[in-house]
Amino acid sequence: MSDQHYDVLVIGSGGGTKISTPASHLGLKAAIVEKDRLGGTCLNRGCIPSKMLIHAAEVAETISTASRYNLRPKGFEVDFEALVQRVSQTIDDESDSILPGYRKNENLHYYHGEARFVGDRTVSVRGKTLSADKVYIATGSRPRIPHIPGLDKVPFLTSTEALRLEKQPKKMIVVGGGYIATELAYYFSALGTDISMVVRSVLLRPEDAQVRAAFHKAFQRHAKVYHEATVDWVTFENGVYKMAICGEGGLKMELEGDALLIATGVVPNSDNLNLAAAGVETRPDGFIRVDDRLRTTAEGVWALGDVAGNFMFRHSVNLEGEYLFRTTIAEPCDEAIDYGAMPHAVFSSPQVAGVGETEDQLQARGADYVVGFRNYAASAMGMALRSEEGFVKILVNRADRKILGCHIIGHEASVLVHQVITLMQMKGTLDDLLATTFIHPALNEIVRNAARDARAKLQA
Ligand SMILES: Cc1cc2nc3c(=O)[nH]c(=O)nc-3n(C[C@H](O)[C@H](O)[C@H](O)COP(=O)(O)OP(=O)(O)OC[C@H]3O[C@@H](n4cnc5c(N)ncnc54)[C@H](O)[C@@H]3O)c2cc1C
Ligand SMILES: NC(=O)c1ccc[n+]([C@@H]2O[C@H](COP(=O)([O-])OP(=O)(O)OC[C@H]3O[C@@H](n4cnc5c(N)ncnc54)[C@H](O)[C@@H]3O)[C@@H](O)[C@H]2O)c1
Repeated sequence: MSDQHYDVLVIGSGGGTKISTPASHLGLKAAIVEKDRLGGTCLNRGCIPSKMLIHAAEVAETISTASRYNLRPKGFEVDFEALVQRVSQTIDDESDSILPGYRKNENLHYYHGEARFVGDRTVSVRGKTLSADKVYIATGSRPRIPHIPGLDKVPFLTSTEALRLEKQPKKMIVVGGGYIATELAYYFSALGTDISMVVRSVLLRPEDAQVRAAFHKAFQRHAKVYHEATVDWVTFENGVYKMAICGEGGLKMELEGDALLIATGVVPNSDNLNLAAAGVETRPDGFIRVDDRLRTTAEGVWALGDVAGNFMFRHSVNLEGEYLFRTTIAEPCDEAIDYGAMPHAVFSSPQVAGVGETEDQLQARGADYVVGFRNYAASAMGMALRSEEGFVKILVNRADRKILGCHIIGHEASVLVHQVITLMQMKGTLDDLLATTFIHPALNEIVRNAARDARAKLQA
């Protein structure tokens, strides 16, 4: 017997709220359980604080590079503590503003505490037993801590602590070469921290090879990067971290710093749920096993977002939440999820953004395609920006001229890629892109110019 029965129960207040709130607005009795601050990772320790801090880095980089535009600013001082306090306060205020909204909604009950399954579609939260007709698990993920000798004895940072660090480190060692490592290394470096990065393979490994190579070259201005490197051990004494690494070609080196950031991926928050009690199975890597309708192995239980591991973005969990709300609550139907053209962006410097397949993937599957390519510098706005590394690359299927992928590195790449996302979502062709009038001399002209290059190659 449960203490309270609901129509809908959601565990996790990140993307899970895409289900609980609209369900309550339909008049259903809904419950949301959250063990931490309301708003999940994106608001409290992810996308939002990181991008607020990175914007300060962008402003600093603009000032530092002003001489390229014949300007001579008289330098700047960083009030690091005030910056981090402002961002943290804004985030905390946003999170605190969620509960009063819930309190006004009589169909939505909020439970603060950790949910653990005690039976089919039944959880226990701080001694209360809650059951529901439909249960949605959206418990996210947390930083993965690699096995490095000595790491368990030193006070390292993950992204969670790094985003709240109020004293700027002088010299930081960053382990990892993915999204968090490249975004946060840029943030600290642009504000004056000296960065050493220990990267197991190469920076941004899943990107298109050409983008990856350009990023690697450009990123040298922010960090000393040791790629193909492994960590042998780490120590911390008198405020100094010492890390022994084995770099490319087996070269042994010792790094030093006053801060250590570990950014080596995430693990799913599936181990704190007692999933076995509900018949919910996980994959060998710990992510909850779901099918193409995000159904778990237990009847009436779905999983979405990071804990399901299909994609690990706020925009992807939003899509999943909206899909589940529609297909399981608002307009029940048997329809597989369509992720469409799932894009991504790395908010580092230079920015990187992409959608669809990379050229490496096309080559691996033997696709017949052409590459449309244009450097930023060869377009009007790129000239104004004096872009050295920026380019747009469009991959087009030769037979039907459909866009297979688009990969961009450079100023506002995350914005530029959107017109190609829309086109791919609408299953448009290169000709649709070429038939579009672009505002001159907006940065987007580079996308059009890459498309023209693809057309020329198709004609050749
Ligand atoms: C530093 C950083 C920067 C990022 N930047 C971006 C970005 O720019 N763009 C982007 O798209 N993505 C970004 N991400 C990724 C994005 O934040 C996540 O993919 C997204 O937030 C996942 O949402 P979710 O709903 O699956 O999980 P979460 O938002 O993590 O929500 C899960 C919630 O469940 C709670 N919970 C866990 N277990 C239980 C339990 N047993 N009982 C009750 N509650 C529980 C947790 O406390 C948490 O609040 C970033 C991530 C990080 C760490
Ligand atoms: N802009 C964005 O959308 C954004 C920004 C930040 C984070 N995120 C999300 O957050 C998640 C976590 O980010 P992340 O950067 O930690 O993960 P990631 O998967 O992007 O990168 C992990 C990095 O750690 C390295 N690594 C893994 N194990 C290692 C080990 N044992 N030793 C050394 N290096 C090791 C990998 O080679 C890789 O470079 C990502 O899945 C991403 O989707 C997204």
